[in-house]
Amino acid sequence: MAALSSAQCHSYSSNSYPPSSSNGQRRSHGLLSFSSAISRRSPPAVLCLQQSLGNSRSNVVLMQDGAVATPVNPAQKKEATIKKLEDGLLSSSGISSEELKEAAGFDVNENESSVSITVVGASGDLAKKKIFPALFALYYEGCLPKHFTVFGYARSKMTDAELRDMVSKTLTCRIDQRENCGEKMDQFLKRCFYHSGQYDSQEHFAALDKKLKEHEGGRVSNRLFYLSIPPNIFIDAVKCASSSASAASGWTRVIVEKPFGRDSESSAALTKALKQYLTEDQIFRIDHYLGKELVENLSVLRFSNLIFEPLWSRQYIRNVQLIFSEDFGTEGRGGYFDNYGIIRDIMQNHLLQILALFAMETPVSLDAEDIRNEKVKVLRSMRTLRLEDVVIGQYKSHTRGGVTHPGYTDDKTVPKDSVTPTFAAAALFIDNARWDGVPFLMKAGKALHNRRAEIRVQFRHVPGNLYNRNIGTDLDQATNELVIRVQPDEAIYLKINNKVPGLGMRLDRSNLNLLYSTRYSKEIPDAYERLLLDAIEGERRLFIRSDELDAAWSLFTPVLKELEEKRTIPEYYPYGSRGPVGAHYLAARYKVRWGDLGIEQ
Ligand SMILES: NC(=O)C1=CN([C@@H]2O[C@H](COP(=O)(O)OP(=O)(O)OC[C@H]3O[C@@H](n4cnc5c(N)ncnc54)[C@H](OP(=O)(O)O)[C@@H]3O)[C@@H](O)[C@H]2O)C=CC1
Ligand SMILES: O=C1O[C@H](COP(=O)(O)O)[C@@H](O)[C@H](O)[C@H]1O
Repeated sequence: MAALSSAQCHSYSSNSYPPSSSNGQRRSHGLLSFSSAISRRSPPAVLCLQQSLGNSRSNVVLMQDGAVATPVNPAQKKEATIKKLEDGLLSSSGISSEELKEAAGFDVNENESSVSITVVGASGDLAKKKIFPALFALYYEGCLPKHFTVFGYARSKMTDAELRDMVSKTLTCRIDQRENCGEKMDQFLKRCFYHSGQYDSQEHFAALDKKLKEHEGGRVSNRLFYLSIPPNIFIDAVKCASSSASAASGWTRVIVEKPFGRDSESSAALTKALKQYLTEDQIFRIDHYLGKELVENLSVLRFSNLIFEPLWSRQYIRNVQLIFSEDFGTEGRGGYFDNYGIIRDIMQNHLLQILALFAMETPVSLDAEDIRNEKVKVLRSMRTLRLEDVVIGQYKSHTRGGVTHPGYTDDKTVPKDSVTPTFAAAALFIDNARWDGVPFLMKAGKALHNRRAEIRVQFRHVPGNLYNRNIGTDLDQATNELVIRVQPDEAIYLKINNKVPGLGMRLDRSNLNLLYSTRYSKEIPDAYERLLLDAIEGERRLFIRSDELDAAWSLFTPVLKELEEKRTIPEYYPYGSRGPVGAHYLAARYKVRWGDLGIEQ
């Protein structure tokens, strides 16, 4: 939802560290925090500051050709603005220059603070695959603060050199082909260290604390812990990290990975346990789908284009579809997956978060709490999911072109008689004035025919359409559909009816197409980069608040329990297929046809 394009970052924190690059390009956060900090101050100051900043909540500039750009050097621009304000206004407002700079994201003690990032579970899959590469990409882009250190923490015995070796071998990321990548990587690796310890040992975390202090060198220390460990050891690790390795002077934040429990009760218990050691503000519950470019763009699309928002309701929208598919199975993660299943793994979090962003009312501002308040409201307006509105499936072995793909239960870590769903489709409803009666259909599955995540918005028929005769009998096929393809090949396209050029009157379906790879030359950052940076900056918009989590679980918990109590047998579908036909019957019950059936560009 940050209004800024994914510009080069060269960011600095809203309250912790200085611009890390002299060119000073940065994300909009500083100014978002700036304006929110300012808006808590006296009205005249707000007015003057907002005017001098172009009355904008971000440093976005809309160019004449429609492109969005940041000012050439926002840091210098901001310095100049502050200078003007100092000259003209501060003496009368009572705001000190230091306060103003701090609110604007400048670190008043710029050489005094440091950020230590500890990846707890550094030997694991997620750390190697996502966290270290994202940290390196942030470093490469100049987004990490001047004084930063990365620590890996896990039980495995490793030296610093071994950690660096492990990290460098797995540092495959979007930066690989860029200029000076090797040099930057060497510099980055010099800032990476390792500490071996148990997750439940105060003593081992105290030893980590000692090492962190050495690296912090007496500066104000800010500490970020990323819990990349199985959920059963979250609390032990949080307890030890918070009591033995919290920052003495700066902030301490903890990123918690999903799963956040497996139902309402266990999630509430996890929240309660976390809050014994941390305040809600310190907890950053990550849902990496919120860090995806097109998910972040959803609000921009909706709230900054006049043509969409007026259509965003039951009056014009017939149904909304949230579709996730992967063309591979649970390979390697069967043990985890069997305890959760696809509804918990994808629907209750990733797809529901997208739904909430899609359907929420306009927030008061782009501040994290305003956005999260709206998301909670929409989640709480939703009808609890009923068993009859759910279809579940499980993939079975399939041989194609001489290659045999294993079934879900062929995985050695999965019980042979497992009925855990690897596919689910569900119909959800929001009982509020905007969305009354509009089906929100979700579909998520593993081992399907393709890998894709998309949002499809099917609009109503044109009443009394003059061209009905030219359209044919299938009116559904002729209605407008807006597709937001989250991945791969990020795109936004709108299906319209169009006259086929020629002397006759024949209509076809064509796309108004915004394909990111042709429109933007910049590569899209990985979701983990955005989210890590946000956590470092203390920006919470893209993290899940505990009341959001409660509301999300209460929608799914009853049906999950029922499925498990009844041991409902899933519909089996071949590996690599389009999934169970039951999904089509479910959609048909609500007069919906899945939009992803045809061959699409
Ligand atoms: N991998 C992924 O793609 C995704 C993972 N997640 C979540 O992120 C977190 C980390 O995932 P991932 O890296 O796959 O997890 P791993 O299973 O790889 O575990 C991470 C590390 O935790 C330690 N560990 C593993 N099992 C235990 C155990 N039973 N007791 C104590 N320590 C253990 C191991 O380190 P050591 O033995 O060295 O201590 C391991 O390297 C999990 O919460 C997962 O649900 C979320 C989304 C995607
Ligand atoms: O959270 C999860 O997400 C991944 C899919 O993430 P993506 O960014 O690659 O689309 C999924 O494979 C995994 O099962 C789930 O736990």
